Amino acid sequence: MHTIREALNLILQHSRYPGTAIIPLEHTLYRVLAEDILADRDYPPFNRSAMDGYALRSGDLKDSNSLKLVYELRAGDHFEPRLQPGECIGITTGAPVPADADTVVRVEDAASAGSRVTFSVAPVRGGQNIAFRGEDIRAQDVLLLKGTSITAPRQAALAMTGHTGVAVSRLPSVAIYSTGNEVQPVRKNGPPHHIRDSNSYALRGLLQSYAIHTPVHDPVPDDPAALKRAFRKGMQADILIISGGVSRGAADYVPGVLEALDIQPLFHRVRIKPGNPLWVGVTPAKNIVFALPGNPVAVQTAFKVFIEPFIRSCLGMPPLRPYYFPMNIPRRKRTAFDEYFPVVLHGVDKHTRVHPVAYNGSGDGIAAAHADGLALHPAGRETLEQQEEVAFYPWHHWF
Ligand SMILES: Nc1nc2c(c(=O)[nH]1)N[C@H]1C(S)=C(S)[C@@H](COP(=O)(O)OP(=O)(O)OC[C@H]3O[C@@H](n4cnc5c(N)ncnc54)[C@H](O)[C@@H]3O)O[C@H]1N2
Ligand code: MOO
Repeated sequence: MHTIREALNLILQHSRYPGTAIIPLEHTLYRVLAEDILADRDYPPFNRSAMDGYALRSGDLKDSNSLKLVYELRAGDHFEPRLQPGECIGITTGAPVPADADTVVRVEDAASAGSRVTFSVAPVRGGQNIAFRGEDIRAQDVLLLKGTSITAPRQAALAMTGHTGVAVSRLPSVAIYSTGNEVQPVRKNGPPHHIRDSNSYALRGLLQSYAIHTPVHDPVPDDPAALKRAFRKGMQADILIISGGVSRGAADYVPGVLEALDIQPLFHRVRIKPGNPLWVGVTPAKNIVFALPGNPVAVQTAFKVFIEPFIRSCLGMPPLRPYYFPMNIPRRKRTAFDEYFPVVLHGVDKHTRVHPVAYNGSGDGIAAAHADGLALHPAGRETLEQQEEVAFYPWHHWF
C-alpha cells in the first residue's frame, strides 16, 4: 500500500495544463494568472493628498503661521498655476498636490477666515500627508506573478493598474457522481435508512475555491449497468470524481466498472485515514478518475490531500503550504497511517492553537461542518503532545 507521498507523486504525473484564456476582469475571482502582470503606470499616478486640508510649502510656515488661500482643489481636478510663496490651496483627500507644494496640513490643524488660513501646528514636516507618485509600484514593475490565484484585493489591484482583461489558466472540466442505493437527492424525504447526498455538495464547494463550477447529478444506484452509463459520460471530463462503492462490500462495484471501461488503475488504497480505500485511475484519453470512499469526511480529506494538489498542479499554482499551530490538547491514535482530523482554530491569550472538534469518525460530516479545516497526525507518532506544532489545512485555500 502506497504512502500519501507515493500516491500523490503517481497522481501528479498525470497533471495537464489546460491552456490559457483571456477573460474580463470581473470574472477573474479565484482564477489563476497565466502570465506575470505589470503595472501600466506608476501608482499612485500623481502625488496624492492623503488628507483634507491645505497644500503648501513647509518652508513658508517657518516665519509666519498664516498663508493666503488662493484656490479650493477637489479630487478629480488639478491646479494649473504655480503656487507663489506665502500661498496655500485648500485640497481634498485624493486630489493632486501641486508641484510647488511639499506638504499637506489637515483642516483640523488650521483655521480659515476669508482668504487667510492660520495654522496651529509647527513645525510642519515636508512630505507629510502626501502619497508620492510611484511609491506603491512603478510603471512596468511586476505586480502579480504567473500562478497567482486572484483574490478580491488582487482583482482591485488589477483594476488600479488598468487591466480590463487578463490571461488566466483555463479550467479543467470536472464531473462528480455520488453512488449508492441508500444515497438520495437532497430534495427527496426518504425513510431513515436512506441518506441524503452530501458528498456532491462538499466536492462542488471545495472546487469553487478554484472557480470551478460543476452541476449536481442525481446519485447513481449500486447497479453496474447504471454505474457504467454514468461513468462513461463522466470520463469525458478532464477530472471525474466518484464517491462511494470502492471498499470491500457486496455492492462495491466502482473499481470493477471503471476497469471495464478501460480505465487503468494507478493504485487502490493509501496509507491514510480517513480515505484509505481511495482508487485512482487514468482513462485511455488520459483523463484522471478519483473514486473516493463514500464517508463524508473521507471525501473531504481525499479532496484536500489528493485532488486539490492535482488541480493546483494543472493550473500552474505552487503546492499547498500548510500552516503550523500548536495543539491545544494532546491526541492519541491507534493506526500506523497518517491521520487527518477535523479541527478549529482556537485563540488562547493571543496565540492560535489547533483544537480537535468532537468527532465520531469519517461518517461524521457534522464534525467537519464545525471545523475550520484538517490537521495532520503523522504516521510515526502515537501521541501528539499538547503544544506540539501540527500542520493545519484550512478548507479553502486561496493562495
Ligand atoms: N470490510 C471492510 N469494510 C470497510 C472498509 C474496509 O477496508 N474493509 N473500509 C471502510 C472505510 S475506511 C470506508 S471510508 C468505507 C468506504 O466505503 P465505500 O467507498 O465503499 O463507500 P460506501 O460504502 O458506499 O459508503 C460509506 C459510507 O458513506 C456514506 N455515503 C456514501 N455516499 C455518500 C454521499 N454521496 N453523501 C453522504 N454520504 C454518503 C454511505 O451511506 C456509507 O455510510 O468503507 C468502510 N468499510
Ligand atoms: O477511509 Mo475510511 O474514511 O477511514 O473511514
